[in-house]
Amino acid sequence: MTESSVQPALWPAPYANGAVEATVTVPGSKSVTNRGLVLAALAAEPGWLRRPLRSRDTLLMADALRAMGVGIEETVSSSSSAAAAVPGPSGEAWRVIPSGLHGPATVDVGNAGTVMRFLPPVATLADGAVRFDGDPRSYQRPLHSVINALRALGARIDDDGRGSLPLTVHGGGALEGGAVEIDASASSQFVSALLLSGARFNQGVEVRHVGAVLPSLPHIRMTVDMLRGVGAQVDEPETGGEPNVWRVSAGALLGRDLTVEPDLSNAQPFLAAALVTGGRVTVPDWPERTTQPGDALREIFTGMGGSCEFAETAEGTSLTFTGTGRIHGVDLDLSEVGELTPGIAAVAALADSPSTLRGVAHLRLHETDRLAALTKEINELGGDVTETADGLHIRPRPLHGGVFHTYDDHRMATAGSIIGLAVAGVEIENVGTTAKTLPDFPRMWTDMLAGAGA
Ligand SMILES: O=C(O)C1=C[C@@H](OP(=O)(O)O)[C@@H](O)[C@H](O)C1
Ligand SMILES: C=C(OP(=O)(O)O)C(=O)O
Repeated sequence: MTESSVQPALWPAPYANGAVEATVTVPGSKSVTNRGLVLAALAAEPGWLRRPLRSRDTLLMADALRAMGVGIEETVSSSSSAAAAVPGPSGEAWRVIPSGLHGPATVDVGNAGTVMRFLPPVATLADGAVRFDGDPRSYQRPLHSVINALRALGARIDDDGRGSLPLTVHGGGALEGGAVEIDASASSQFVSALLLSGARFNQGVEVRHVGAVLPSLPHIRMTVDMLRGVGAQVDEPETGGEPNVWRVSAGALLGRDLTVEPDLSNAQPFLAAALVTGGRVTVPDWPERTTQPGDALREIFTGMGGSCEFAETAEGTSLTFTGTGRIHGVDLDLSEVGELTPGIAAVAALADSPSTLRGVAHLRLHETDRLAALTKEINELGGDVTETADGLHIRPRPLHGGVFHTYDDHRMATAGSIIGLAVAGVEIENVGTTAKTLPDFPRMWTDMLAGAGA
């Protein structure tokens, strides 16, 4: 994949003079890649990850596991001769070779929720100290539930009493594990973190969520699905288990050959482009069955004025989304699909009626306070957005150009770019921040627009 090129501090978001008509190949899912890496690292035998996402968040995950002794070899196979050495579909493939986990090690989490939450449980299995540090924003993102849970399960963690990064996990080579209560209302990643490593704890793990709300349930389903895919035994609420309780039995994990699905949340800006310009965008390889929250876009964007259909091709199933250029406001509870909020808010700001987005108070703890950031940036372009206790009211107004600040948040950058399609003169501050999950975004966006008179 092409690495991100150096981008100007202010990137002029391309304005679309016509309907977008494009096929956009979307790189692999961040959430699947980082779960796949953790599970492969904890397995009892080597495994493959094919078409992984190569972005800041996933490279940080790979580097962190390498620092603890895991072998991760990056290879590229073509459909021709090299395929023999790297069997499976062509493209990039990572060979993961587990080993005993070692400290001392240092882990840079950047601002990746998956790295800062999923790896402290892994580090309890290392035979020494693992120091975690990251971007300034990572110090503010909640981690206390994971720290407290690991302590209750037998871990020694030094966090200077702050309940957040930076911290050191003093791995003892094994963790007792067992039953633990946590409040995961701030992030579903707390539950996923404990489950992903749970099979390697002596007694497995039982996680009971005791908080008022639980966001991003599809991401917990993804964790359960992927654990089962590597042979773990998991009991959970959706298949007859007790509500809010997940259990992973102790046992060895299999090394598997996993092909990573395209990142459907990263497909969002491209589908939005079809909606906003009255155009048509096709995303190849859209999975027919998936736990990714981005799959909800088919319904959400259809409700906002477009339509979509699947087509079978020789390469697999593709999704084509078609817009009419008319966009309707919506009233949606986005608690299950919070990471889609910035893109939906951007489209809603261009709609023909007001929108209410609810159930996403936890977005205040994401890469930035997304509710405050969206409100401020859309209003500075002439919009009328107000924050509620758990979301946004968006009353569309004619917008004008200006700088769209991104607060080191990849989804703010893509949200501003969506608005820029319909509003001349929008400039995105630090579009390079999209490297967190989609390093090639500026080129992909420009290519998509090439035929639409951008
Ligand atoms: O487990 C995961 O891969 C994720 C879970 C969600 O986190 P929250 O539950 O903190 O929203 C989501 O927003 C994030 O982008 C990825
Ligand atoms: C919330 C997000 O990321 P993270 O994995 O850092 O929590 C996101 O990608 O929208």
